[in-house]
Amino acid sequence: MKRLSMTIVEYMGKALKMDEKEMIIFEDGRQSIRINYYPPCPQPEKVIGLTPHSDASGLTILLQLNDVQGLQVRKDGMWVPVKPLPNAFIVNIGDILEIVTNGIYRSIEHRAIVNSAKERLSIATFCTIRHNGKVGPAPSFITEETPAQFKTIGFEEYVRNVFLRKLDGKSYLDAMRT
Ligand SMILES: O=C(O)CCC(=O)C(=O)O
Ligand SMILES: [Fe+2]
Repeated sequence: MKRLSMTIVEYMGKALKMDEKEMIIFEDGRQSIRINYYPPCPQPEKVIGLTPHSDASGLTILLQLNDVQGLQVRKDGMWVPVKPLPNAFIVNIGDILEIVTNGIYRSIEHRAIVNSAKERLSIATFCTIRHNGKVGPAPSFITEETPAQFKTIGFEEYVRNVFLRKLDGKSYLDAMRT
């Protein structure tokens, strides 16, 4: 997973002509995992599986374990279902990538709903940066026309703040704005 996420991030950085030295923060990045279990609910419209949020990670690699749909992404203000494909990962952009690229790659807001008859399982791998790195816009993306949109803080402080907050849309990213 680490190698896969690093490869994807490298290509994304190259596409933006990001300075290679600035990519070092992603090498040996911290990883965490969340296993989500959504039991069936006879009245699914009355509950929510996972409230709307963007991931605090750099990249999230998500595996939907069984063929039950539940993940939705917010596109142009609408919730769009993401169909589970067998043996396929879903790769989501998280807040760290939005911050590092100074808003060029946008993190995706998403949520999970539950099914009336079937349980659902997913595994999310969150790939972040090295523990002593800084979360902030990379100098490659700061110019006179595009000043820094986000603050720069140490990764450990960034993570501490994540755990102090509720999952609430893209509110943490907004709190990081300058
Ligand atoms: O269950 C899903 O498909 C979404 C999981 C998710 O967004 C998360 O764990 O952050
Ligand atoms: Fe998520």
